[in-house]
Parts: sequence; structure tokens; C-alpha cells
Amino acid sequence: MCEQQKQVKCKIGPSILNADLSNLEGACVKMLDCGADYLHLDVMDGHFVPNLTFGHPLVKCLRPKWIEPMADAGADQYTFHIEATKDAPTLARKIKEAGMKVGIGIKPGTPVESVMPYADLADMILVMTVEPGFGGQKFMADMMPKVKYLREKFPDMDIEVDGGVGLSTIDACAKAGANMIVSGSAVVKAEDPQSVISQLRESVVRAL
Ligand SMILES: O=C(CO)[C@H](O)[C@H](O)COP(=O)(O)O
Ligand SMILES: [Fe+2]
Repeated sequence: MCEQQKQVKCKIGPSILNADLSNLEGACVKMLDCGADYLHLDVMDGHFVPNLTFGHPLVKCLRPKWIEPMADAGADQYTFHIEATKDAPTLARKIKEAGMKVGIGIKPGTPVESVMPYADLADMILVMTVEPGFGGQKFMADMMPKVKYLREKFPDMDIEVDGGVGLSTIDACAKAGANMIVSGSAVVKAEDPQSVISQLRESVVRAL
């Protein structure tokens, strides 16, 4: 398990975007067996991003398959992009009323300051480290100042990175202050996902 400093814990959440989509249940259970703390499901609508993935019915079907192993993980989290809504406070309230934690994500082109007015509505802030839409893209190291800025402002907040995060890029994320790590291809395509998850965790725990 991750060590804890203040209230911030290291959590590793594999993205199943690049997993074998013909066997999603198998992919999800495998990731949890390999030590994942949570699963990251990218709901894409073909409008906000140029890709279509899956919607709420699929999430609903998959959920019973991991509820047992994730019993300790706490409430589910629903992350929305700040750029995709004109009314973040109402959206955040509805997510909370539905019993979930609120995550607010920003795309690479969105200044970190734009999330600040809504930060106290959020349990987590997600800094995208690729242009959202596809797995397997190159990590954008120039997003790290956003993570650093957020960590300095919010020592106890969950700060997540997503996109191109793997063994060669985790140290930059960890040093900048990210504690929730989404990793897709680097984990699901690895020969030994358990080892990759544990190395990602070690990097974050070291930095915490
Ligand atoms: O949100 C995403 C893409 O929009 C994915 O979660 C992300 O890209 C994960 O995949 P990888 O680690 O392969 O980049
Ligand atoms: Fe994602």
C-alpha cells in the first residue's frame, strides 16, 4: 500500500482505453489483480474529442465485476472537463448528489488558472498530459508546471495526470506533485503489468 502524507495518497489507475475491448471484464479484473487502486474509464462522445469509446450502459455493466476488489477504494469519481460545460457548479453539485466524488479536468491548452474558481467544488483536479482522444500519445512534459502550481496551492487535494504516463515519464509527474496516476498503454500492454504498476507507485511514494 502507498504511504500517506497529509491526506494525499498515491493511487494508480490504469486506463482501459487501449485494452482488449472484446474482453473488458477480463482487462478490468486483471488490472485490479495487478494492484490497480482504481480504474480509469474514458467516456468519449465523438464531439468533445475526435473519438468514440463507450457510454454509461457499459460502465453500468462492468461495475459489478470490480465492486468487490474495489471495496476499499471509496466513492466513485466522475470527472468532467471544464471546457465541456458552461455550468461547472451545477454539474459538480449533481455529481455529489449522486454520491460520487467530483473531478475537474483541463486540456493541455487550458490555463491552470481557469480551474481555480471551481477548485473548492472538486475532490480532484486532472491535468491532461496529452490532447484527449486517444491512448498511446506522447507525454507533454510542459504540463508539469500546472501540476506543480496546483500542488503548491492545494497540498491536500488529489491531483491526477493522464496521457502518456509510463515508466519513463512517471518521475516528472511525481516530482511535480501528482498523486493520482492514470496510465494506459504502459500498463495494459506491458508483459508484466503488476511490475509496472508497482514501479509507478514507488516513484510517487518516493516523491510524496
Ligand atoms: O484520456 C485518455 C486519452 O484521452 C487516456 O486515459 C490516456 O491517453 C491513457 O492512455 P495512455 O497512457 O496510453 O496515454
Ligand atoms: Fe483518460
